[in-house]
Amino acid sequence: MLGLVYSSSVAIPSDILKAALPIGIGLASAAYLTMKVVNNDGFSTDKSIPMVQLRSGDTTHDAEFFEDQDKFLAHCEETYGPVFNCQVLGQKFTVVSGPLAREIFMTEDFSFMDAVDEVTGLQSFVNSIIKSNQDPDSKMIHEIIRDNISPNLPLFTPRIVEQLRMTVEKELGDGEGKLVENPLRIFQNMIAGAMASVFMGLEVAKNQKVLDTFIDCTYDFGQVVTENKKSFWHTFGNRAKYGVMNPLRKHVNVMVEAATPIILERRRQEAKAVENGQEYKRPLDIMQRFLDNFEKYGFVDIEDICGHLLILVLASVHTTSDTSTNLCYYLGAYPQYIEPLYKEQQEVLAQIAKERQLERQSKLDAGEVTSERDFEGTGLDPRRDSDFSAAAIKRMVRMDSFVREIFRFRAERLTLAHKARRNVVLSNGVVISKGSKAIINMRSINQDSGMQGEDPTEFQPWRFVGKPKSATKASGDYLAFGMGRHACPGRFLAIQELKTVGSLMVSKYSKIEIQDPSQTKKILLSRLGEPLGTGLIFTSRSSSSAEKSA
Ligand code: HEM
Repeated sequence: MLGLVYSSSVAIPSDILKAALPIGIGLASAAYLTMKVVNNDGFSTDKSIPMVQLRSGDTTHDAEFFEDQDKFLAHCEETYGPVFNCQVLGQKFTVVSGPLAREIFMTEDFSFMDAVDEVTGLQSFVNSIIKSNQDPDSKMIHEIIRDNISPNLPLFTPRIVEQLRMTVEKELGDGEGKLVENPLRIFQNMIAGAMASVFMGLEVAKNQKVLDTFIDCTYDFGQVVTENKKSFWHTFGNRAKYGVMNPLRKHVNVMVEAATPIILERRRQEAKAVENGQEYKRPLDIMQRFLDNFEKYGFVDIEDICGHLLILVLASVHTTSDTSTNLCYYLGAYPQYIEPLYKEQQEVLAQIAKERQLERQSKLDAGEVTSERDFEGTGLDPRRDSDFSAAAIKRMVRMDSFVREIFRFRAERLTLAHKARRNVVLSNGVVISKGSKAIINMRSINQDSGMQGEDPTEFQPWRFVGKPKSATKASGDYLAFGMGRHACPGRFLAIQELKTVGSLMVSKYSKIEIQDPSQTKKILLSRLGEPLGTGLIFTSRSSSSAEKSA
């Protein structure tokens, strides 16, 4: 969720920061992002933890770190071992590496949200848009996603696919060598539409004002949490000010305005159905689940419902649209993988069509139906044989591995700081003291050949094919979504969307190129939300086959 961005020792212009910024609530790189927040309690006080020596002339480790992050971290691990203190990203952290990292996620005494709140005052934002479930340790949002979104993914998939496909057709379309200078905006629209259809229903997903609010709220949030007011006063100011005048409120208002007539109409139809002794066909979206479980979730009113929906938006839209955009840049950087991914897709769809035909035939043979036409409008409708169904997307194992490899390859090297609520003794005997922040050394995990297999510094998209390592499987060797009790509950939806975006791209485009190839390396390692500075050029299959036949 929380997007991120980093701070460097070099000043970053505020407009770039604004564009670059984070977004959500879960994933907290915004914590580091709120650069220059001085935190005197960042290091664990355990005297056995070594402090990384400063380079001559430097006052923090930022300059050395940003010069070559992998080199810096590899050197630190070699010199100081898996746990060491350093001052990076504008803060003081105790860095935890390798297999020890999982202990940070598996111990309840570490809190990711506390680390984010410390530098952003995040909790006051959250509490000013929701009226219920304000306890920072409430698991309600997590449970809402777990109970309502993930189990219904197969049902949500057709509308997600439709929303994504519609935006691709409208915004990217067909053509040869079509330059898109800012693909992120298109992917944001695409993902906002898909999320809106899941969270608030198909009708709301057509409302551009709501889609804009889905996209813009993340920027408003990012802007506030990155105001460069150093220190304790920044957080204090945020808490005092935005607890009352939260710029996110206007987004809640847009959602309330869009939701109210729909809710009233739904209530009217439900009452009518009851009156006629019929069963009310409940719309399939999270807003309806909220209405149906109003008391269970302890909601107060429609504003409160929309506030909770906005939290889902903050957690989901930016992270997923950023990764979708990046996925296309990876296809541009590694064009040799487009055809194998397309081939896999064709094979999966052909196989599913074959199985469905067999199923139809057996029903015909058993006399359950009398003709092929009886399947129309049913789950076995032949016109749906080639759909990107949830089952089809699940079988696309190369696409799954491609997506997971992007998360591995691109991961920020230091990320997901957690604050210790008590003294915690790690299994190597080191104590992470109460109030200090442990940050995860992703390099030590993602570039470890024991965990990742051969050549871990290379991008190998089929790295996970045939292994029990799907892109949703949170574990000690794959921390893109955290792990343990707080592991991202939205990852099933996010991966489903990412795989769908990838599938749509390779089925529609035979070639995707990075406008300025000299930027490729920088883009592949870009942080969430960082402006990419160069566009993408799309060549559709229809135009390249027209070219061949001409
Ligand atoms: C590419 C997309 C995404 C990424 C990379 C991502 C990443 C993360 C990470 C790293 C965490 C912190 C886990 C921890 O504390 O151990 C998290 C938490 C969370 N994410 Fe996501 N996320 C994504 C998409 C989503 C989506 C689509 C939703 C909602 C539908 C969502 C909802 C949440 C929530 C509610 C939490 C807090 C969980 C808790 O504290 O119990 N995320 N996410």
